[in-house]
Formats: sequence, structure tokens, C-alpha cells
Amino acid sequence: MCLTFQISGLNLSVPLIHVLAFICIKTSITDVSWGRMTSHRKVFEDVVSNALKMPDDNQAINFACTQLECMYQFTTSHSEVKAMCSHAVKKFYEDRRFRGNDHVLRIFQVLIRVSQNMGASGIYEKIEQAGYFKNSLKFHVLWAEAEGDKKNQKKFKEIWTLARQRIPPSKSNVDSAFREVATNKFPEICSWFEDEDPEKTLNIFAPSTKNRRRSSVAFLERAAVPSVPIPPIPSMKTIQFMSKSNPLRAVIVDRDDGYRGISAEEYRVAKTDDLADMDITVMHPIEEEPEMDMETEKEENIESKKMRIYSPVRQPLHPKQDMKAPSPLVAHTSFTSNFYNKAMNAFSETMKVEEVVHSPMDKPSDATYDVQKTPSSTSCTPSASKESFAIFIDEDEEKEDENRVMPPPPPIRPRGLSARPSVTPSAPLHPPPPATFDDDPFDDNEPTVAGFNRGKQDRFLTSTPAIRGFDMDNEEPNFWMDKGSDGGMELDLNLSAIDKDGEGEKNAPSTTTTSSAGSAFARKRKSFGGGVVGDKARSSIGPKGGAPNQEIDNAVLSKEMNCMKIGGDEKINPWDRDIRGAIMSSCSIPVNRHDLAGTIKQPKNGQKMELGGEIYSLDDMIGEGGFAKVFLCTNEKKELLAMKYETPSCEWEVYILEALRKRVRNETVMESLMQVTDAFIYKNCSLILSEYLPMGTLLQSANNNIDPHWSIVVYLGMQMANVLKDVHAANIIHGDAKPDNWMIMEKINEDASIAELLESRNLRLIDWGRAIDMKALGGRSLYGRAGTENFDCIEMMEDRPWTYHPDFYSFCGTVYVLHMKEYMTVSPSLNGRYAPLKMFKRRVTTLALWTEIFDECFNIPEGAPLPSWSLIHEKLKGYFVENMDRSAWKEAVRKFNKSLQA
Ligand SMILES: Nc1ncnc2c1ncn2[C@@H]1O[C@H](COP(=O)(O)OP(=O)(O)OP(=O)(O)O)[C@@H](O)[C@H]1O
Repeated sequence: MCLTFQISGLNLSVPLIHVLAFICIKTSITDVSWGRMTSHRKVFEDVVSNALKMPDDNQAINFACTQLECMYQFTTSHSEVKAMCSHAVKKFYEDRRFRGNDHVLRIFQVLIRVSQNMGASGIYEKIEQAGYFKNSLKFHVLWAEAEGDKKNQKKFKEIWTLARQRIPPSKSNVDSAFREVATNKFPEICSWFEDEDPEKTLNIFAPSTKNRRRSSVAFLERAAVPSVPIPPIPSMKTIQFMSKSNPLRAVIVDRDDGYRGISAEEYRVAKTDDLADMDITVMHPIEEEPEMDMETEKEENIESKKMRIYSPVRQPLHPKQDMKAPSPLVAHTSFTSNFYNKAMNAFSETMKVEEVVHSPMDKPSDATYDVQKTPSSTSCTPSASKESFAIFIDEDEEKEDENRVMPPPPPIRPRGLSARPSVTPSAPLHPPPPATFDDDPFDDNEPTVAGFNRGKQDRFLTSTPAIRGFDMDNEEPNFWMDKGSDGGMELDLNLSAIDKDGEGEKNAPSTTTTSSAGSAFARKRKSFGGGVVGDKARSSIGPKGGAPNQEIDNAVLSKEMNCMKIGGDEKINPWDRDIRGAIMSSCSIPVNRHDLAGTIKQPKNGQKMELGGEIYSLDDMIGEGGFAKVFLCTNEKKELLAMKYETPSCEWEVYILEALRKRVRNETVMESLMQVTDAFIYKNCSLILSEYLPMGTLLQSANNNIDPHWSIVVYLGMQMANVLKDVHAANIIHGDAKPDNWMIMEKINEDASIAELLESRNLRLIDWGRAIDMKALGGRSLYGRAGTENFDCIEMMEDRPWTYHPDFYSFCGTVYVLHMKEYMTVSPSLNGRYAPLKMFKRRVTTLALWTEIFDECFNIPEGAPLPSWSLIHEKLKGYFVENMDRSAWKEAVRKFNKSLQA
């Protein structure tokens, strides 16, 4: 059936089916003004959910991205595209398979196109905070390019340093890629790369711009060629199809080639750029691909024409278009915009690539995003100004000057069971997100330092990555468990006897006579009934037969460890589950540790739990780290306690704290160390009870105390140095002494004399789950990374042996957070010594003092003695006492005390 139209006197007969199709397309895709955006988005949401069902990861993400980019082409509403990007990122992040998959970056590239205020660099910052692309060279390069576009040289350097730290094993790839960016964006700093590039020593590439570019291609080839098959030349049918819609799109986005890191077109762009600029008098180490080797126009045939479509970066055969015009297609990268511009030249004669023109009707219609205050621009170039699409809004640090006016501290919320940490809008630190995404990943309710205001989740987070640095169970080698032919392992580690079924009674040793920090269980023991294996139980990780009444005897322990033959040439990973198990098995079980048969579910707020015969009410969740949730609970005596629920169970923390208690034997020192009241070890989790500390952590204080006086930081530094000195003297490494693991025990007394102040202990170190017992390990050097973002020491980053080094590093990192409100990153300076990438402002009067201490802690020569905590303490004390100004101190103390939770 046909419909007949009369247009300009001509009768036009159109099949009805075509008319209907036209209406469908018009209404479902292009016309957002008719209120059909929701269905439009719905279609895309279906696309994403279908993509997620695909078995092949790359196929899945490419499918979704292709559709998204297509939608972007046809949709005139930026807010609509943002909503789709948001949805896609959320869904792909939720699925672990896609975290860190470079293809996901394509979604962000679309987002950058429609982000008018935040721009590329803001969005890359946000991706960085999410933490999933830390190993992606492509991410770092794109980010650096975005900063290059803003001519932000400092940030470029920071990103380069980050990339070098993060991307193992060879730095040369990183340097090559960054050199490419620098060549394009900051020609003036290319000399930075002169000494860095190993290739330069081969004298293949003279230090000219051209040749640097070529070494970049060499890098791309190295990185891309093995995994990037050049897409097959399409059939004419495909080309026909493409030219009807948008052939460029297929070239740009239909990348099902399974590349890792570098896309085929990026590769081609870089390569052709080099070819174009290549000095042919120089020997070329790069093998040219035949398809790129097109001599003259004379030789053009159908094949070469096809080739041009798929290698559009070839030198243009047609008059140039305005190369400066911003690319409407792909965002903001030199690779992609080069590609686009060149493609425009290549195709301009045969096809029309239309600029996206926004409908005047284009209005965000969804509450997901703030309504844009500025009208949508017809240009797709990301603007530098802030936009109301606030999800990525970040403070502009660069604008900060010496005389900046500090934003007032956020209101401190009332204390109580439901007290939450204060929100500091300007706080710049952001932990990686939790592993699940209940909320919009582009939520503008940004977390502050270490995750306060973790958006709608309404709970605390710490800076430990939610995804663990490594999986101790699966990834760690069993260094010394090999019972070699030399009969090396004399101690019967007897891990086969690990009581995996919780039948601990079989091997139960007698209880020790050790006391515990007010164990409720001990009080209740007599009246306690069934269900619990009890404190007579052998540890779930324990030796066969046990060792009755065995105190932690250091001499015995050392001897046993020697028998284990730990060390030698082997690299010891101190977090190895078996090593820890063996250490624990050689010791008695503390009286406050109770091993229970069975499993329990994750506790919830408002719940009542019976533990060891006592009822505990869970009042609130007061903290959450990468490993545990911490609840405020009340026992039957109405005492407030902190209950740390950790899964899998962490009896190691109990062991370490008991070891500390026995080794320190000093009440005052112990005040600064977490003490376990009772620990209930289930098969699937542990519940560790300790004193509730209502004043919060140093991190929370840092969030609230925007610009602390130098004296407060020095004073807290002295206290931290003292605590770590005592801990190290007990042969324990804390291993995670970051700001959210320093709890504040009590306010500073502004009227205290200097002598009293020097005696005071206001901090308590918690979270001993990563601690290391150096006594048990015989003081041997260790290897491996703790995996705590920004708190892995330099030795860890460089895969050098270490011992107490992480605590020195974390000490500096914590001081840094107090002053800077951001986490510290370090890099080698020109003299080769490590220093913070961005040091304190000159107006911080203790700059020289801290620079000296940091330098000492970061640059410990291998095999040399460690810095002395006593000397560090003395230096700080000397400065503190000499420069003490009473009235400034009092003012500073008041500000600090006000920053505390309680
Ligand atoms: N005794 C306590 N009193 C009050 N709050 C506490 C207490 N213990 C822990 N918290 C809160 O819970 C948070 C997480 O605790 P903890 O560091 O022990 O957990 P975690 O999962 O081991 O953390 P991380 O991810 O740092 O390893 C702390 O940063 C703190 O805010």
C-alpha cells in the first residue's frame, strides 16, 4: 500500500511501510522535544543489559559503546547522553570484568564530548578517583593529553610520575607514550625525556621532534601490534552501508579487534604522523606496513580507496578543511582529534560529516543531573568553565594562592549514636569507590577525604581500596612451605591440621593465664552455654596437639622461625596466609579470643547479638574499610564498644595486639595502641570488640581542620613518632599507619604546660590487620606491596626489600594529609632523591623541617640503618618548644579540638 503526496506539483507515491518507518525513527530517535527521551534512554539501557550478557568482554563493551556513540550522533540533548553515559559506566563498573578495561574509556570520551563545564581533565580526575584504571597506560596518556590541552604542565608531570609508578614493569613504554604527548603539547619540556628514554641511548632517534615522534610509534607498535589486528578491509557492501549512515563512526568506534590499550586508529594516526614528518635521510627502524605505503595518487585503485577509508590518516588528497575546527566526533585527544581532522580531509569530498547542531528545544529532562544553567552550545568542545553537571566538579587547586581564603570548616554534626562524619566540600581526597554501585557513579555528592560523604551510602569509608591489593588466598606464593629434600622445614607447620571444619576441640590447648582488655567473655565464662567452642578451643589455624600453657616466648618463637628456614634467597611475603598461620600456631591463644563453630551473617544496625553469653545491641555503623565494617554497639553494662566485623576472619589482628601487649608491658604506651576486649572468630568472619573512640580519626580531623597551624601538625607528628618508636621496639610493623588508622583519644588540653604536653598521648593506632611480626620473621627483609593506595612505601613501589620502611612512609604520608588535605604522591627529584611531587606551601613555616624528615624517610639506602624515631622526635620537639607561641598554640588547639567528632 502506498501513500501519495503532492509536493511542488509532483505526485509522489511512497510505500506506507516507509512512512511508518520514518515516523518511528523520527519519534524514537531524533525528536527529544516530544517528551520521548525516556524511551530513548530506555532503549539504550536495554542495549547495555544485552551487552552485559555477551560472553566476550570486548564484544560486549564495544557493542554498547558503538550504540552510545551512535546515540550521541543522533541525540541532540546533552543531558540525555550524559544519562546514558552514567548508566553505562555504572553498569560496566558493577561488573568486575570491565573494571579497568580500556574499552570503557570510550564511554568517558563520549561523556567528555557532552560535558561543557567539567571538561576532559575533570572527568579523568574522576576516573582516577574511581581507581579502576590505575594500570592502564591508555588512561594515563589520555588524561595527560587532557591536561596538555589545558597547558597544565605540572599536572602532566604528576600523571607521568603516577604512570611510571603504577605501570610495571618497563618504564620505557610509559616514557615513550608521555614523550609523544609532551611533544605535541609541551615542546618546551621534551628535554625531560632525554635522559629517561632508554631508546635514546641506542642513538636511533636523534633528539629532534620528528624522531621523538617516531619513537612513540615504536612504542605504539610494540604495545599494539601484537594484539591489534588491523581490521579487515570491508566489503563494498559494508562501505555502502557505512556511507549511508556515518562511515567514520565505524572506523572510530567499531573496534572489535580486541586491542589492549592502544586502538588501531590511534596506532595508525601516530604512525602516519610519523611517516608524514619523517626525515627520509635517517635510517628508519620501523617497518612500514604495506597498506600505509601509498606512493602517489596515480597508483590509486579501488583497493587503495578502500584502504583510505580504513586508514583515513593518510595525507589528504583533497583541499584541506579547517583543521582547527573542533572535532564533533571524538573528544579531546590528540590521537582522536588528529584522526578526525584527517579523516575529514579524506572524506570531505565524498561524504558529509555533519556537525551536531543542538535543538533549541534541547532541555535536560531528567532529575539525574542538574539542569544546565548555560544553554547547550552548538560546539561540542569541552569548555573549561564549571558546569552544573556537577558530578565531576572539583576544586581548582591551581588557582589557590598564598593568600587564599580558606573555606570555613563544615559544621560539626552533633554527636551521638547516629553521628556521621562531617562533610568538607572542598576536601580533595577521594578513595576508590566501593565494589558495588547502588548509586549513580556520577553522583555529585562527592566524597571528601577518604570517603566521608560517600554519597548516598551514608556511611564512612577509609582509603583502603575496596578491591583488595591482592588476594592472599589465591595469589601469594607459598614461599617456604616446601619440605625440600634437604629436610629444611623442621617445625611441623602442620597446615594440614588447620581446623578448617571448626572442630577445634580436638587440638585444644589449655587456656593461658594472659589477661585481656576487660573481656566480657571472661566474666561470663562460667555461665556460658552451648554454641561456642570457647576459649579452650584451638585456633582455627593451629598446630596439631597444641602447646599447653605456652606463652608467646620470643626465644622459642625465633628458634622455631629459624627452623622454618624463612629467608635465604627467598622473597618473603609477610602477609602470606600460611606464614601467618604458622606464626600463630606457635603461640598460645589469648584468653579474649573465642573460636566458634559455624558462621554468622553480616550484622546490621539495630540488631541484637548474643556473643559469649552477653547481649550486644548494634547501634550504628561507624566505619567501613576495605576489609571490615565497624559498628558502635552497647553491651549489657551499657558500655559503648566498637565492633569490627571482618570477613574472612582476621585472627591475625588479635594475635598482633596480644603480641604487642606482651612485648610492650607499659601501660602508658599501651594507651596509644588498640586493645581487644573480646574477639569472636567464626568460620566465615571475625567480630573484634574494642573501646569505642568517639572523637574520630586524624583523617576526619584533617577534613574539618582546613588549615591547621604548624604547631598542631608538629605536635601530632611527635606523638605519632613516639607511638611508632614503641611499636618498632616491640618488633612489630604496623604496615598501614595512614590517617584513618590514627584515632583521637582525647582533645588537646590548651592550658597544659609544655612538659605536660610532651607527656600526653592523644592518638591511638588501630587496624592491625596488616601488621607484621618481625620477631617471628627473624628481622628478615620483606617483599611485596601492601596495596594501600598512596601508602605503599617507595621500596614496595620499586620492588626492593623492606622492613619497617612502610611505617616511615605512612608517617610522612599522614603528616602530608594533615597539611595538604590530599594524599601524597612522591617522585624522584633531579638529584635522584624521592620527595613529594607537591610539597607544602612556602608559608608553612615548618617546610624545611618536614622536607628534611621526609627526605630521610624516603631515601633510606638499601642495607643502611633505618632513620631513628628518637631523632625524628627530637627534631620535632626542638622545633615545637623553640617556636612555641602560646596564644597561637591555644588558637590552634581550639581549632583542632573543634575539628573532632566529639
Ligand atoms: N574503636 C573505634 N572507635 C570508633 N571508630 C572506629 C574504631 N575502630 C574503627 N573505627 C572506624 O572504622 C574505620 C575502619 O576501621 P578499620 O581501619 O579497623 O577497618 P579496616 O577495614 O581494617 O580499614 P582499612 O580499610 O583501613 O584496612 C576507622 O577508620 C574508624 O573510622
